[in-house]
Parts: sequence; structure tokens; C-alpha cells
Amino acid sequence: MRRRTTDRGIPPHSNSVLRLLRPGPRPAAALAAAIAAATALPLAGPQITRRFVDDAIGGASIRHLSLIAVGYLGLAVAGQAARMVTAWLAGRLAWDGTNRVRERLAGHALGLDMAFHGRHTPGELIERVDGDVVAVADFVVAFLLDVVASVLLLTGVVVVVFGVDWRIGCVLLAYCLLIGYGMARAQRAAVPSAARSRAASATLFGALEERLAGAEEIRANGAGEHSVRRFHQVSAALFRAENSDARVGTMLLAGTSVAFAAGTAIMLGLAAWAMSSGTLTVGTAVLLFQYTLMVRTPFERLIDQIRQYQAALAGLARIGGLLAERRTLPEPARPRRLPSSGPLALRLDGVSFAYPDDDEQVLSGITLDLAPGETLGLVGRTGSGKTTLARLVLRLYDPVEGVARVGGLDLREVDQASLRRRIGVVTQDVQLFAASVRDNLTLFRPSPGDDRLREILDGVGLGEWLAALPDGLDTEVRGVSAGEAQLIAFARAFLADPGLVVLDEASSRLDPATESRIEHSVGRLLDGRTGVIIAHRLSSLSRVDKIAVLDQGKIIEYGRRADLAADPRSRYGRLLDLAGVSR
Ligand SMILES: Nc1ncnc2c1ncn2[C@@H]1O[C@H](COP(=O)(O)OP(=O)(O)OP(=O)(O)O)[C@@H](O)[C@H]1O
Repeated sequence: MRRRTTDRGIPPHSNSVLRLLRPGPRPAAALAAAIAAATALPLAGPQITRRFVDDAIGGASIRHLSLIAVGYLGLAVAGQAARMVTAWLAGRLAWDGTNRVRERLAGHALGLDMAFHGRHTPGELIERVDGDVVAVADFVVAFLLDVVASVLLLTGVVVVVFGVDWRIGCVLLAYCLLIGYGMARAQRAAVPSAARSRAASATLFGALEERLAGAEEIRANGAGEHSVRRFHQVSAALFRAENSDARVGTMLLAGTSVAFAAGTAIMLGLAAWAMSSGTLTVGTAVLLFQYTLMVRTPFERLIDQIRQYQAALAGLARIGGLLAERRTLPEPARPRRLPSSGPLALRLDGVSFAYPDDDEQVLSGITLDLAPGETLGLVGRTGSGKTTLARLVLRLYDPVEGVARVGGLDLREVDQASLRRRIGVVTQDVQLFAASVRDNLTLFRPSPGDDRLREILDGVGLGEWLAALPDGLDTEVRGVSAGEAQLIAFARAFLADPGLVVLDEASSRLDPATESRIEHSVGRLLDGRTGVIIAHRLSSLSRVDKIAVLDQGKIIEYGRRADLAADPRSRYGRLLDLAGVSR
């Protein structure tokens, strides 16, 4: 499928990216001055050489010629200095701009909902936020440094040569136009290979991230060989794409080398003809020769930039595409806030759900009701829909049918910030960051004070663990056990003080001491809060008020725990018997 582009060849949705890249007026003026100097100074070089040659032939003194040589050297040094300043300024401006793009992209991607993150691996997003942004940054630097400066230099050369001899100027201009046309044709050949190469790179990053994230599982299940084979396949695809991209680049360079040799020969012939007819001095012939050589570098830089331009264009298209992604969960027109304190009621009314892009109904006709402060235990076989139900309560997705209400409000009407503040979640897959204990508890938000954090850690049974850390709350979290990670997650939930807690119990086996600390913390966390516990161990449901048994997305049993446990025919009762847990 062909990529859609606007009339100017710029992919759609890219304007906002380009706006973010635009520098302020003062840095832009400084850069323009540096580019002008970096272009004008090299243009003056051949004029000095002409003077030197003509004066030398005319019998000028060594002192005079030495002065001209020193002037030439000074000019060359100044030219290089101007180029260095331009490179530095262009690099700084490009990185300032791309950091703005990066920040915007990262914020935007984090704000998108689960449906989006289900379709894109974190590795793919890293490639977008880093790889594509770097490609755009590289191009912006190169564009300012090579494209703008090269076009100015070419124009300058043609104008100066016109001044020397208009006929030779015409030949040079025609020659430049021909080379330019050839390059424009070659550019089209380079488009698909650059796009293929970046797509292969994104796939490789995605595969790498997935394998690194699941390294433990892959090793434990002996899936290393399959994993390496798959990795080899995506690496080979990237190698082939990069190779073909490089081949296109090499062919372009080889073609231009031949074209330039021919151009230099033509100019030398013309200069020789003009000299023999007495219209040019030897110095001017040398000047023309030098200008002809000068044409080569800007063209070569431009050719190189064509490939970077393709990469940047492909990157811009993907960045623009990511920025154009919208949340599929609509923001409420008139957002309402959940009550700011106290436990929150939960009510699901005929809720059905299917994941986006998937026809299979995962939940159907779920109806349940929890008064403020009540707790519900969700049980059911793996794949029965427990986690999905929890996701709807957290409004990570909206029901396809029915309504989910918290605190009496339809979740679709609730203000996002209030929802995140008042509904807490502890998942079995606790995410810890390579940051201090404090930051892991507050999730980088302002801390309520170290005393409060210590009190909370003490409350979840991590007091001794904290005391043993070398730098206390400032110690970087690493190498914690699964049980400790769970307890840290409880501490986070306590800190947020939600009115409704969704708790996905850890299914992994923990040692009895940690298990009892977790049981104790769950008890404290649910005290005075409404709770939904996805239970993997029936023993941990002894404290809940209600039980819902899920099977293939439907509630097949629902009632007060005590009633179900007492009923000899209830499924919950039979599950308790099977698990050897007293009713
Ligand atoms: N992000 C997703 N996209 C598409 N389908 C999904 C997604 N997550 C889960 N499912 C499917 O939805 C169904 C219910 O899954 P869910 O994770 O809710 O079950 P569960 O009862 O929590 O299982 P477990 O006890 O193993 O965690 C399964 O068939 C699963 O394959």
C-alpha cells in the first residue's frame, strides 16, 4: 500500500511535529548568520588562488605571494570555524526540537488506552519515540548543515562563474541542472528501501523487547532455541533490508562520481579553449577548475541527504500517525467527580464485553452489586474473564453493553483524574521502577513525608526490610522477592487511599511467612473500603462478603459468601471441598 502524503510530499499529521521542531527567532537568526558565513568564506578561496597564480606568473615578490598564501590559510581556517559553529548550532536546535517531540510523543503514548497498547509492543513504541525521532533530528541537522548550505554554495558558484565568463556560466548551470534532475529521479528509487529498513528495525526492537521481558519464562520452559531462531529471522530481515538500502546508496554515489569526472573534464576543456583564444588568464582557468571541483561536495552531500530525507519522512509519517491516535474511550462531555472520601459502591448492570478487533464475547450479562465497604471474591477457571471484569471496573475499557457504576456514577461520566485517585489496583504483576523506595511508593509524585511512608511500610510488614536497607527510603529498589514486591504494591495502594480496591491476587506460591503478611495487609487494605478480589487461593476468600463464580464470561453463581459456603449444593461450596478448605 502506498503511503499517503500531502502535496508537498510531507506525510499527513506531520505539521504538528514540524511545529514542535521550529526554533525561536534568535537561535534561528544566529544559525542563518553562521550558515551564510560558512557558505561565503569557501566561495572566496578560488579568488585568492587566481590572484596568486596570475601574480606569480606576472613575477610578484615572494613576500607578496606569501601574504596571499597566509590570507588563503586564514580564509580556510575561518571557513572551517564557521562550519563548526553552524554544526554546533544546528545540532543544538535540532535536539531542542526533537526533545520536545519526544516529550510530546511519550506523553501522548502513555495517555492512550489499553486497546492501543494491546496492538503495539513497548519495543515498537521505543523505536517510534527514539528511533524515528533520532532519524528526524539527524535530518534536521543535516538539512540545515548540508542541504541549505549546499544549495547556497552551488548558487554562489554558478553566480561567480557567470561573472567570470557568461558562456562557461551557462554550461555550468546546465550541467548542475542535469545532475539535479538525475538526483531527483534517483531519489524515487531510494524511497521504498529506506522505508523497508526502518520497518524491519521496528520489528526487531519489538521482538527483542518481548523476549527480554519474558526471558525468565523462556528459559524456564526451554523455549530458548525457538526464541533464538525467531530472533535470527527478524535480524536476517533487518540485515537484508539494510543491505539493499546501502546498495541503493552506493549505486547513487558511484553514478555521481562518474558524472563529476565528466563535468570536470568539460570545464577543463572549456577553460583551455578560452585561454588559447586569449579571453582568460591562467589564474582564471585555475579558478574555474577549483569552482568545478567545489560543485562536487554539495551534490554529494545532497545525495546523502536524499536517503536521510527518506528515513526522516518515514519517521515523520510514523510519528504523525502515533500523534493522530486518539483514545478510544471517549472523554465525558461533563466529567463528574467521585466522592472524595469513604468507600464507593460498585454496580454492574447487564455488562457484556468483547476486546476490540476480536469478535469473541469475553463477558456477557454480568450483573452484581456491592454496597460501600462490601467485598467481592471473583473465582473461576483461567480464561473465565476475571481480569477482564477488573479492567472494566478500572475503566481500562468500556462495556460493549450494560453499565458499570462506581459511587453511583456511570464510569463513562467520571473525570479520569478522580477515577484514578479513588479506584486503586494491586495486580499480581507488580511493576517496580529502578528508582528509590520513596519514588516506587509515590510513583514519582510529591511525597506526603517520610514518616508517613515509614508508617505505611511498617503497616504492610516491611518495617524490618526498610530498616535493613543501607539508605532507607533513598535506597534504589532492586532484587526484591515476589512477596516483597506485592507488599510494596499494597503500600502504594494504602498511600493512595482509594475508596474501591481491585486486587488481583498473586497466583505464585509464597512462603508461609510472606503469605501471612500479605493476608494481614489485604485485611487492612479492605478495612473500610469496597473491594474486588480476584482470588487464586480459595483460603484467601474467607473474609469477603460476596462471591461471584465466573465461567466462560458468565456469572454462574453469585451470593453472600456465608450462604454459599453453607449450601451443600453450591459450586463455591464444592470448590472449597475440592481445595480442602473448611466451609
Ligand atoms: N487484551 C486482550 N485482547 C484480546 N483478548 C483478551 C485480552 N485479554 C484477555 N483476553 C481473552 O479474554 C478471555 C478472558 O481472559 P481474562 O484474562 O479476563 O481471564 P481470567 O479469568 O482473568 O484468567 P486468569 O485467571 O488466567 O488470569 C480469554 O479468552 C483471553 O484470551
